[in-house]
Amino acid sequence: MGLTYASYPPLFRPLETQTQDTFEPENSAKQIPNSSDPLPLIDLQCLDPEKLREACTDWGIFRLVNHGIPPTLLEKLQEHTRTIFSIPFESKKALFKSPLLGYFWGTPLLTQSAVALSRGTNNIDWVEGFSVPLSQLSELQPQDSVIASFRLILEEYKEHLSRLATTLFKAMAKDLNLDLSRHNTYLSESTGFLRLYRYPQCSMADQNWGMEVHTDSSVLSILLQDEVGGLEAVKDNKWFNVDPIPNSLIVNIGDMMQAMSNDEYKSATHRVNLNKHKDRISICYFVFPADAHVILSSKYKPFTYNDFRAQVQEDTKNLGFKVGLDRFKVLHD
Ligand SMILES: O=C(O)CCC(=O)C(=O)O
Ligand SMILES: [Fe+2]
Repeated sequence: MGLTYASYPPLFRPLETQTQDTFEPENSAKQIPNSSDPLPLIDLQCLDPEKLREACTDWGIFRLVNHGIPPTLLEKLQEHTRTIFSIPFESKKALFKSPLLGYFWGTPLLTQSAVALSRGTNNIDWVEGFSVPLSQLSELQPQDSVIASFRLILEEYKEHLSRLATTLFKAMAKDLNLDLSRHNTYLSESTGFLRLYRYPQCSMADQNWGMEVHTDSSVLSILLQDEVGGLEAVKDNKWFNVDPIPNSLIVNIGDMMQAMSNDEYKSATHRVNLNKHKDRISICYFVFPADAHVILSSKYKPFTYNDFRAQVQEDTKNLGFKVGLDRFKVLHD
């Protein structure tokens, strides 16, 4: 086998008895969408409020172009991310022990816990990743030169992400008549964090998910994906592929934004499919309301993001999945 799998978490390495060509499940439970990508396109340089509104209300997910991030920075970021993931598994675990750069594999919500893994290999998310809280980047004093240069790239990327999230949020808040003087509490840049993912190639791609169906808990999520593809989203109860297009970003409306908009905007339902022959890299930014910000909505009881997160953690522990906004819904009779 020409490829070395030493950098994969052991669970994701191919079984000795199984070669990539012989395993073909007869009945694939998965319905893979094959539609071409119909995603709305939002041009940040000439932001059209009507188009943005339609993208947020009808889709909850859109493609962002003319975002002002230099293509060279996006390339460097992806290249470094690939380099970091290619470090042998044991060294990678050792290198990223710091709580600032939490390394995980399997279901991200449950991190490395045995609970996630004991569900069996068919049920875990086929992904490894790092979480990077962006407000603490400067505290990271890496001894390792790979991480030192990575930090510099992240510092630069972070500035762009703050700009994009703020610009988009202000346009959305205007559309929704939210009090713009409070926009820093609706969306607090200091809460922003990155998840860097690698979805290892998977010979049983038909039976596993890179990430199972979910909505993001954020206000907004901004995704950079490589050329492999695999992200899928729902519109009108139908799945479609979110095709990789160089130099574009994908923006998701998250649960917090849906609540703030009284359900006018949709938190996008999405998932990640796997590739049999290629690893996939994605770099996802999530941003939340300020800790003390109480979300007041006609559809939900007042709650803070901390209340929401605690409920998600409890449900995930007890039920094995996130219930999400339904937990906070005002029930009308
Ligand atoms: O990897 C991706 O493209 C999406 C990841 C994702 O949906 C998430 O982290 O919430
Ligand atoms: Fe997501």
